Amino acid sequence: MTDDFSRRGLMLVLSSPSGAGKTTLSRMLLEEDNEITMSVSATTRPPRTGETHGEDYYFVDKETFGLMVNKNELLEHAKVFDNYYGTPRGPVEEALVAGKDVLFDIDWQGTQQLEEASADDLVRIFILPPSAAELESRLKKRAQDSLETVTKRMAQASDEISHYAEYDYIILNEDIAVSHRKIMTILKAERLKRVRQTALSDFVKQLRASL
Ligand SMILES: Nc1ncnc2c1ncn2[C@@H]1O[C@H](COP(=O)(O)OP(=O)(O)OP(=O)(O)O)[C@@H](O)[C@H]1O
Ligand SMILES: Nc1nc2c(ncn2[C@@H]2O[C@H](COP(=O)(O)O)[C@@H](O)[C@H]2O)c(=O)[nH]1
Repeated sequence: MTDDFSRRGLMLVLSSPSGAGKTTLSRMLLEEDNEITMSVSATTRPPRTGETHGEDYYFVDKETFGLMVNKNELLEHAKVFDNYYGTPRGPVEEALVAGKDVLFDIDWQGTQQLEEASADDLVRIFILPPSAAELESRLKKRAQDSLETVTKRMAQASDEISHYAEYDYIILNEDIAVSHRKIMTILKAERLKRVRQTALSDFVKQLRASL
């Protein structure tokens, strides 16, 4: 027998204003932990330099995105900064049933939709930047978006942050290594929650019967 009961996978959501560090923290988490898999979203946004179709996103046109919505292929979807983004349903459902956790880099609108559909499986983390100046500096240093896009994303940051209280955990992302350790701690503790241990009640029944 192993130390752990078999369990259903959980859905770990990271949200933040653009540039606070979700993508960076997601990559660190995926590198360290092989029980969690990334949900690859579909988007109508054009790829950034270095982004790969099927790895970073499924880059699709508006018509294809609309078809995915109509066929109910998306678990959640939203318009963010003038583009459409959504989570393909199939891979998430397969992973959860197989006891694998799924990591989501999605905004507050998508998180609300996941909460409505699957609250018991959901663990929500909101990432805060240390300051407005640092957030702007990170967006500019990433050097992937035009100044106009950076300005637009900064203008939306306050709105995104206004949803922080809808999340279970808040991480102030000052030192990236410290933030990463905190997320690992949350993930490990959440995996141990009683409600996720699918084999627990049978085990306890047998244990009690043998006493
Ligand atoms: N704690 C940190 N200290 C310094 N730089 C950081 C920190 N966290 C992230 N960064 C840097 O900030 C930039 C933006 O980070 P990242 O792309 O991870 O943000 P994001 O929240 O995923 O943004 P978006 O929502 O636009 O995808 C990157 O260049 C990243 O290396
Ligand atoms: N509701 C959803 N939001 C998503 C999804 N995939 C990404 N996002 C969010 O969009 C913004 C912008 O992302 P970027 O890659 O263009 O910088 C960011 O807040 C992401 O979290 C999704 O499937 N659903």
